[in-house]
Amino acid sequence: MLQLLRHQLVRRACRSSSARFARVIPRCSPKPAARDLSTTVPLRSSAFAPQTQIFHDVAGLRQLRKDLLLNNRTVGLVPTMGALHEGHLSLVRQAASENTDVFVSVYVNPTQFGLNEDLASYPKTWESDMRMLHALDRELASLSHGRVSAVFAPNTKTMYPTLPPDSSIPGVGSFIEMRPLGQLLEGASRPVFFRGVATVCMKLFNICAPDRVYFGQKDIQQTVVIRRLVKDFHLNMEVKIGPTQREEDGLALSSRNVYLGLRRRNVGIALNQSLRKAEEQYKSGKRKRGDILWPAMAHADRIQLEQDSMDPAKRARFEVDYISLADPVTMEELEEMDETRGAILSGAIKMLPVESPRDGEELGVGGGLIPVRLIDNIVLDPVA
Ligand SMILES: Nc1ncnc2c1ncn2[C@@H]1O[C@H](COP(=O)(O)OP(=O)(O)OP(=O)(O)O)[C@@H](O)[C@H]1O
Ligand SMILES: CC(C)(CO)[C@@H](O)C(=O)[O-]
Ligand code: BAL
Repeated sequence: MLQLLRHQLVRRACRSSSARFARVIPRCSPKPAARDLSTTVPLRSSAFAPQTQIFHDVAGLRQLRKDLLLNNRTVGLVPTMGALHEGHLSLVRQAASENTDVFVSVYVNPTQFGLNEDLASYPKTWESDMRMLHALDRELASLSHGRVSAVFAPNTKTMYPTLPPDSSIPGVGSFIEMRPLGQLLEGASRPVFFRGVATVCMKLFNICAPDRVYFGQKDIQQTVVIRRLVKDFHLNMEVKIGPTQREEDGLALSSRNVYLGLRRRNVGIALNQSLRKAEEQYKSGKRKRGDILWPAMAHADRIQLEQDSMDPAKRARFEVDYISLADPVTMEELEEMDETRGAILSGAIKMLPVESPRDGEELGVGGGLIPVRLIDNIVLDPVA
């Protein structure tokens, strides 16, 4: 019904505004326009011409969104915190294959960082982010896919018009929360995290009005929270999840990996190895929590002990926060799996600061002093 209304709105709008938008892939206007009155929609005279417009404020982006809607084009939104890598780009590619236009938001959202977390040191790589998006946009042009039409990079005054944004647990401000979903697992260790994520995503969705939103499976609980947000607040958009992009040995790509340095990076793979051991149990027919999780716990314990007993100049110590077998919709822990429903295996470890750095050792951004939280997961698909 909504789709029908939307269609009618677009068709009505197209009839009355074809001249204005005729230079923008004019799907509903066969005649070339006499004049281009649009100030926001880029020319598409050459498919290879740079397309991406950068917005720091809401009004310009909203105008572009309106213009696109009136031209019957679709928008896929990829929310990010910048420091882009192949994981982000894979989501943009997916969005471009399913929409005519892709919006990428770049905003390090303060309300999802606890007061003692790494907000201040979160990597900021604006120039290289833009270079990557421009290069990807050129690649998309040659594939005749959708293009990266907009990068939305607001400041905090724009995102939180009633300042200041509060990251304390009592939290003064306007927030969205999912309970208990947002308090489990990542939420137990980062108590304001999902409140901040749900709140900023609601703002981004309201500003961008996307047809589809794209999130990575790497942050699996976040995808569950977003699905819940869209369902419970009747948001008119589809949630799409892209697969986790990994290094060759299985380490999930993550913006925070730049802090690891070689020593911690090589040990950090223990999390993925542990989860894969649990997955093997599921594949071999095990359905009880203990049977599935014990080899994962045992593997993580073994690597931890190995590291603890090594020379401080060589080791990379870590703490296991959790290894979980949870329901795919509620994220509540399972004692036994219902194989028709599937489950989510997930885990988090904290890589501790590097001890006794050696001369010339590659320690990563921050000189090995910043603790790094690594998360990963494997979806156990339902058995048909
Ligand atoms: N390896 C990956 N594969 C697929 N998607 C990813 C990957 N890493 C991040 N994403 C997705 O990109 C989007 C933006 O994530 P974000 O900017 O926080 O990057 P990040 O690498 O997850 O950073 P962080 O170090 O904070 O975890 C999220 O939907 C996230 O799930
Ligand atoms: C979804 C998000 C951009 C919200 O700030 C962030 O949590 C992230 O990058 O995954
Ligand atoms: N990738 C999720 C954002 C965060 O960890 O803060």
